Amino acid sequence: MSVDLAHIRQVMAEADCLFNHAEVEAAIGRVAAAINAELAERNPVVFCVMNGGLVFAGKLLPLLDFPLELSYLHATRYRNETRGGDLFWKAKPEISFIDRDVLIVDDILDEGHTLAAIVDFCRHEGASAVHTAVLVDKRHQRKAAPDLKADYAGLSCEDRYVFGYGMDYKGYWRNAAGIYAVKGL
Ligand SMILES: O=P(O)(O)OC[C@H]1O[C@H](OP(=O)(O)OP(=O)(O)O)[C@H](O)[C@@H]1O
Ligand SMILES: Nc1nc2[nH]cnc2c(=O)[nH]1
Repeated sequence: MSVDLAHIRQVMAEADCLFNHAEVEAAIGRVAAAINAELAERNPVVFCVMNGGLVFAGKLLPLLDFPLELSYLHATRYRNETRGGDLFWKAKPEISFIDRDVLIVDDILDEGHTLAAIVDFCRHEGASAVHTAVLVDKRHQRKAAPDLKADYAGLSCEDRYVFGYGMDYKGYWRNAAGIYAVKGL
């Protein structure tokens, strides 16, 4: 499917900036401070959830000041669309995390099906504890479970389709240096 770049540019031109660069960086700093305070002695395996978690993980990790191992996993249910479907595993973790603390790092907790499935998977595969960090938690009543929360959430955003800082609009604008909401979505 060919992409209409003029449309992609127009989406950015018309988007509402929910959090600017400085606000997102400050939020990442707060998340890092909380993780440093709580996980410094846990020797965790940190899993970046690709693709969306890439920018958050890349900004967060240098702010963590304790020993950890880094790996990635890739589970997706949006696949460049703005509505989620079934969870599809593109890459399961390769590094062993049996009897280890795991820290899952992702961009957004929306309905939470993705994070819940990843947490279940890590527990089932033998992690001793699973911690979760997201850059953004979206406010609405459609969570996969009513009490579904990340242990660490940088920002809370309104119920709109957002992009930037790793989050895409139709595969684009993961590079945007702020968090934006698509006009009309
Ligand atoms: O809380 P949920 O409603 O489950 O949605 C959150 C997930 O959706 C996005 O991933 P996506 O499937 O778009 O893949 P991507 O990371 O490659 O963009 C995002 O990165 C989260 O992993
Ligand atoms: N880019 C992006 N991905 C998502 N995955 C779940 N919700 C969202 C969202 O609002 N934006």
